Amino acid sequence: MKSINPTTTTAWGKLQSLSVLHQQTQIKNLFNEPKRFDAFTIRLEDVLVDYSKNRLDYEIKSALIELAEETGLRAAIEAMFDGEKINGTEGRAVLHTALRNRSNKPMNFEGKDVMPDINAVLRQMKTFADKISNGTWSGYTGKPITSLVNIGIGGSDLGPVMVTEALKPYQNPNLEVYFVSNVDGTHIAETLKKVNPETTLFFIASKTFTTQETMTNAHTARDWFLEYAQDDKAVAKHFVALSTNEKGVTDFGIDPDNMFAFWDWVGGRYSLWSAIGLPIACAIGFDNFEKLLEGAYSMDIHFRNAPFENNIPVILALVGIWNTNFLGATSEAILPYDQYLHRFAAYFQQGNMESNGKYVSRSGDKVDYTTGPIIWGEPGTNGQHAFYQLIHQGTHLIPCDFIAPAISHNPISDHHVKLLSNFFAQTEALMNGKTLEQVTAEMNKAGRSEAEITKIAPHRVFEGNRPTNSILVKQITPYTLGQLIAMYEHKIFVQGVIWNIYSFDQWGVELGKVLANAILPELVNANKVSSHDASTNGLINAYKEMRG
Ligand SMILES: O=P(O)(O)OC[C@H]1O[C@@H](O)[C@@H](O)[C@@H](O)[C@@H]1O
Repeated sequence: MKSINPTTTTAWGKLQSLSVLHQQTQIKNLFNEPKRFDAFTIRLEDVLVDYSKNRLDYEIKSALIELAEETGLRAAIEAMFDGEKINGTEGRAVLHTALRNRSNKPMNFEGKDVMPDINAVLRQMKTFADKISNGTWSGYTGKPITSLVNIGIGGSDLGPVMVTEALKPYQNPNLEVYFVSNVDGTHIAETLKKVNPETTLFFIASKTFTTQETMTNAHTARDWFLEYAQDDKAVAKHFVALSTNEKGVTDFGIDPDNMFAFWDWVGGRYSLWSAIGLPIACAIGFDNFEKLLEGAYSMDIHFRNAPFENNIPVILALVGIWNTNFLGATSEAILPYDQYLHRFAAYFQQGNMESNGKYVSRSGDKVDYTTGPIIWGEPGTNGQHAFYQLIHQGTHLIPCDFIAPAISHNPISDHHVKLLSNFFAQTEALMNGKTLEQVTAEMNKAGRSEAEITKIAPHRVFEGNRPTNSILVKQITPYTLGQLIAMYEHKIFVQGVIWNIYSFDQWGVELGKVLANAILPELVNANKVSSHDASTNGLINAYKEMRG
């Protein structure tokens, strides 16, 4: 992929001038144009994306599209789908779209079609998931599996957790699913308390099969299991591996027959579509896992073919760039009005921040513009009673994505209309705000004194003009969830292309790992350390003193 500094494009200059020109623009006034809602929404099947409540108009939108063109987005999209090694610092292709290529048309990597290998693993996953679903995979004492424990971290954890939580209504009622990620012994200890070795299946999920946290937890799980089973051969019935590293898997003692492979062109944070999705397929059934893939595929087709002005991931990316680089936002909130999506923001925290949290451009220079924002969020309405205060009246501009399903999986009395009334009200309030005149009139009507009004009214004013996107989905199903995930994945990709950074490496997580490995041997004895800076030495020595 070419290295193009986005700030050198004509469009960037144009956008800068537009941002100055529009400093006073009020989103609510943009709605004087009656067609705005239709013009600034995009529908794909049962997904509707409304980006009309943003501080942008037609001119800004077309300048943003010019920016995408000038920074080579078209060629970059094709390069990704064509299996080019767009992950430049690791020399890897980025082909997670092949994992959900339901057309089965060839997709090539280094001149070879990857589909036969993908299909073979999918068949292996189906056979296995079916046995778990129908109870014919039995443990070492002949009982069916009832507990699934995924041991993995980062991309080998967050996707499977998020999706199994999001699709709980589809979960096999005979199965409990647990996720262990933290190297903190508490995580595995508390999980092992809940499961029975005779009926538990462990998925050791690690692309590299070398990750410290995962390997430590995996060994602890195996030791625990063998204490009961007392037979190494029993491991084959209770441990499977999801990995690209066959040697690592065999060395650990897992039979290669129980290994589900994937490839280094699948990035960890884009891997839930691969063998890493096996716990999902077991929990919700393989048919539903396939629907998840189909949903993602539909978004892939849309992303590859729709014109930029009507392309959901492209538009969301461009709106994000407008907010970040021209309006000064430094974070974005993802706010799902669906309790089942309670890990969605956490999932895209990794997706986004590990992909686009970079200050070095594709040509190796330090960028002089803002790149990936801080991503955070919690489900509505919980967030409303926690941090929305700052979104409404704080000093930061925080663009928000509001996500909601029209139909709930739990249509109990009036819960869902209440939930959705909040979903609609929040974006309206963030846009319209409330003026001093309105507040004063309200307080007058309520019979408050002049003195009170003077004192309190300013605190009750909302500036408004806070940008939001609303993403309304008919229902959260495996298919629509697949669409939503792929939508954000491609948004991240587009932003990385425009910001001229490498979105598919993650060197930033390495340094801490290396230093932890250096410190580990220093912690196992009582000797005072002096090899670090004064703070680190002081902390380590204080720890040793406390530990006694
Ligand atoms: O799947 P493994 O190899 O265990 O990696 C797990 C995670 O490790 C972290 O350091 C990051 O690099 C993540 O992208 C990755 O998902």
